[in-house]
Amino acid sequence: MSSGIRVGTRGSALALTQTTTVAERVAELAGRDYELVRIRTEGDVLKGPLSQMGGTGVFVVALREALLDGRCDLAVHSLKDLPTTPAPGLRVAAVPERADTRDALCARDGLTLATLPDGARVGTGSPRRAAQLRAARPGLEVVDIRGNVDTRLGRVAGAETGPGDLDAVVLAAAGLHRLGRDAAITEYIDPAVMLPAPGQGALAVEFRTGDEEDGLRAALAAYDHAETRAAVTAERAVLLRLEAGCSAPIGALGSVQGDTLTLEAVVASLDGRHLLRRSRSAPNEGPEGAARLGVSLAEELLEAGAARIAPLSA
Ligand SMILES: NCc1[nH]cc(CCC(=O)O)c1CC(=O)O
Repeated sequence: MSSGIRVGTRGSALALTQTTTVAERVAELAGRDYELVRIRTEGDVLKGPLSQMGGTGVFVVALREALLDGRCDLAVHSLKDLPTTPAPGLRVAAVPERADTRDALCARDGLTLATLPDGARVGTGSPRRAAQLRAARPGLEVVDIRGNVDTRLGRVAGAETGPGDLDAVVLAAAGLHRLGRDAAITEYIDPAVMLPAPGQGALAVEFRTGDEEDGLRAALAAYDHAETRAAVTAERAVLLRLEAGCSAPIGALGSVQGDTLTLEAVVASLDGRHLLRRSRSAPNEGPEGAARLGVSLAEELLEAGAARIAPLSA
């Protein structure tokens, strides 16, 4: 199998299912075999709150190194974990069609945001989710958690394995779907209540810029999904213009309807008492126009005081 495409991946169950899906499709488009190359990243090894870990890209750096030094030909990332600063020598060659963008509440006894009692303990490690949860339901107790998806689900009371010490957790619907854990979802949280992280539900396939290997380039170009690319480019441009870190309490969601790209974004105070939320639309004219839309929305947020209410560089 010397002609197999070597596809770099993290070793978590979620990363492996995502990467397998991408690898199968790219291999099919390129008419080649593939093999997975597992890479351990800093985010997989270190313990402790993710929001206090060494800045952006804890899940990404080791994968990018493996790609740059030739241990793999492609790397697959969750787009929301990919820093907005591009890596020299690499580019995102394909953004496949996106899955569900929403956050999902996984609660005991079928409870929802509306029916969880005051004082209920809800786990998340994300300042963005914590702030929007507090804004929607000031009476909830938000508990900082981390770990892989199964570890987090095990914290919910009544779970088959795990301590069950929480009333609910919030996770990305896309990850739960990919892992076949839909049954744990008790509510798909309306984006009007909780805007997802920029890039949530989307994947990114990174590739070396110098590679002139035609079959693979053409396969990746064919795999790229234009509407998803436009939406996530706009979302990520908000982060870039706000100079926001990966733990800043910022949500953004782009969507294409007909010829129009609409972008919504929120900047929140950590305590959830201030939510600055704005939306803008523009004709969908590809990635450059999408980036401009994101920048203009970010500037509107800055003018409205974004830097005063939220720790943007977190
Ligand atoms: N930060 C971890 C991470 N990165 C991507 C996903 C889920 C899949 C996705 O959003 O594409 C998750 C888990 C979660 O947020 O629940």
